[in-house]
Amino acid sequence: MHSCLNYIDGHWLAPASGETMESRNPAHWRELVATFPRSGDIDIEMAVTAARRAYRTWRRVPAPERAEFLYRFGELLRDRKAELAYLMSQEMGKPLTEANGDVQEGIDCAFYYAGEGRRLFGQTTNSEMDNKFAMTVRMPIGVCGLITPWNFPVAVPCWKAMPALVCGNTLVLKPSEDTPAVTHLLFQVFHDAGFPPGVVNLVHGLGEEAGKALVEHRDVNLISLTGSSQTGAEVAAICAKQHKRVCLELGGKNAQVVMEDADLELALEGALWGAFGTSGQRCTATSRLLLHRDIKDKFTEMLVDRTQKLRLGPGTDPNTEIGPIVNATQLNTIEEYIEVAHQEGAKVLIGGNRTTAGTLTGGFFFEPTILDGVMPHMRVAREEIFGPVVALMEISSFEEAIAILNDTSYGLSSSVYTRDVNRAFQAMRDIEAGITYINGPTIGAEVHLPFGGVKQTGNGHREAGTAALDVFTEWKTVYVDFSGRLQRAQIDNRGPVT
Ligand SMILES: NC(=O)C1=CN([C@@H]2O[C@H](COP(=O)(O)OP(=O)(O)OC[C@H]3O[C@@H](n4cnc5c(N)ncnc54)[C@H](OP(=O)(O)O)[C@@H]3O)[C@@H](O)[C@H]2O)C=CC1
Ligand SMILES: O=C(O)CCC(=O)C(=O)O
Repeated sequence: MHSCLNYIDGHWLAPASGETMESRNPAHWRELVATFPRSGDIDIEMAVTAARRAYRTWRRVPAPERAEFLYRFGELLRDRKAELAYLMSQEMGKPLTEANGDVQEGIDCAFYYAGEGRRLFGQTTNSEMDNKFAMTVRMPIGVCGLITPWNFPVAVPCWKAMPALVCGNTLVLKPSEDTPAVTHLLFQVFHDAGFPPGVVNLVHGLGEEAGKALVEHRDVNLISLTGSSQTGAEVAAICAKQHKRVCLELGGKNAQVVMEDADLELALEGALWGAFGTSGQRCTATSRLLLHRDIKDKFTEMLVDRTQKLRLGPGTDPNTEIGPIVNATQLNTIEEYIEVAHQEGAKVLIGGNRTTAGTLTGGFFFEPTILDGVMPHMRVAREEIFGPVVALMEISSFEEAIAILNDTSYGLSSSVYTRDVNRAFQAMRDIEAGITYINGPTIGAEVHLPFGGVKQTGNGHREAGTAALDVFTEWKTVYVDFSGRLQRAQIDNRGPVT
């Protein structure tokens, strides 16, 4: 059992309230994994004050030197990969292979953004005037509040923290209440990497308490949140009142299209892991499968057959393919959506129930579920379920597939399986989503490319890749006049050199 603490100004601290909460194993609910602080305004105040103080010096540390901390962090994370992955499986349920992948994303992210320490390119351009240089430089934003979910408890904090730090910001992280132990261990790695006190701070607690206090704090310059649409809307409203920069990543209703000319075996593997990997608890999960009528029956049969062979179990069991659902609330939500599907007239081809069979007793397990006869207007075709549930929809043409795929308020990930190169490029052009895969599943983002979506998936920002640098920096335009006189065009604002 782990006793988690806040990490503020380089010290491990209990919360001001003295209250703690519990984190339990979703595969064996009786098993206590950790206790963690129930923090509030006072803890957030301390963390933000420490981050503000540290910012004064951290912003002046040369970026290549800041990068050295990230390299060290990446190396230490690699050393502790197995330990972190096991704890992740235990605390939020994802199978070990996936948990290892989650930690690996954090490592990749650390090395990738460490490299940025020697780039962080600005621009130089010509001035309108003689004897004058013009350039742009990236400046840090200040104190960043990072609010993260439970489904990628190492990768997502690293996606946010690594670019924030290399750009010269300091940070306060409020992790999900479902993954405090993993986050505590992640911050031990930050501590061991030797970041100066106050540069990285961790405050555990509830979203409505510690999370809200962080968002509302006047000395926090930026909020980056990954979570639900509802939380995103609440957070954005508070930030708007304070003119605070906010970067939101809020999920999706992602579709995979399988055309009649597709390699069906390949499309099957994509659909299976896109829909049921991480028990469907990914913002990029495949929740709609748009199947061409010529292959629908055959593909459905193949999918049902493969789905019923999936091995459910605790994430920590190396034989497990599908782990538990993260918590009871999430399990209830999934169950409610199955009820909605029944009411709307969809047909459950396989799954549709909680399961406690055999070793699954005492855990939050839900059977991988395939819904057929789903129509575009149904709630199960429109709302994010965040569980192992996929809706099958029939399409008659490529144009119809794109129209249905786009008929959603979200726009994160998308996928098309076809052998027709023209259709592939058409898909790339016409799909309204931040990410499009051709002949690959809707999951599997890489850290050096932008991640995020259009419409209600976010608010126009991207994580990962060089795009994240635009979130965590402001542009400063610098003019250097070495003419030694006031040039006329400067005051006339008329441009050409006189
Ligand atoms: N885009 C994605 O990857 C994710 C999407 N989701 C979607 O959200 C649904 C619910 O999951 P859930 O974990 O409850 O998601 P939330 O949006 O509630 O949680 C995400 C993070 O925000 C925090 N939070 C919650 N409310 C506030 C608030 N008012 N102010 C500041 N921070 C807040 C949470 O804290 P706390 O830990 O206390 O809840 C958590 O750290 C899922 O079913 C799924 O649809 C969820 C996770 C990831
Ligand atoms: O699978 C992916 O592409 C990344 C998913 C992810 O980061 C998420 O669901 O939050």
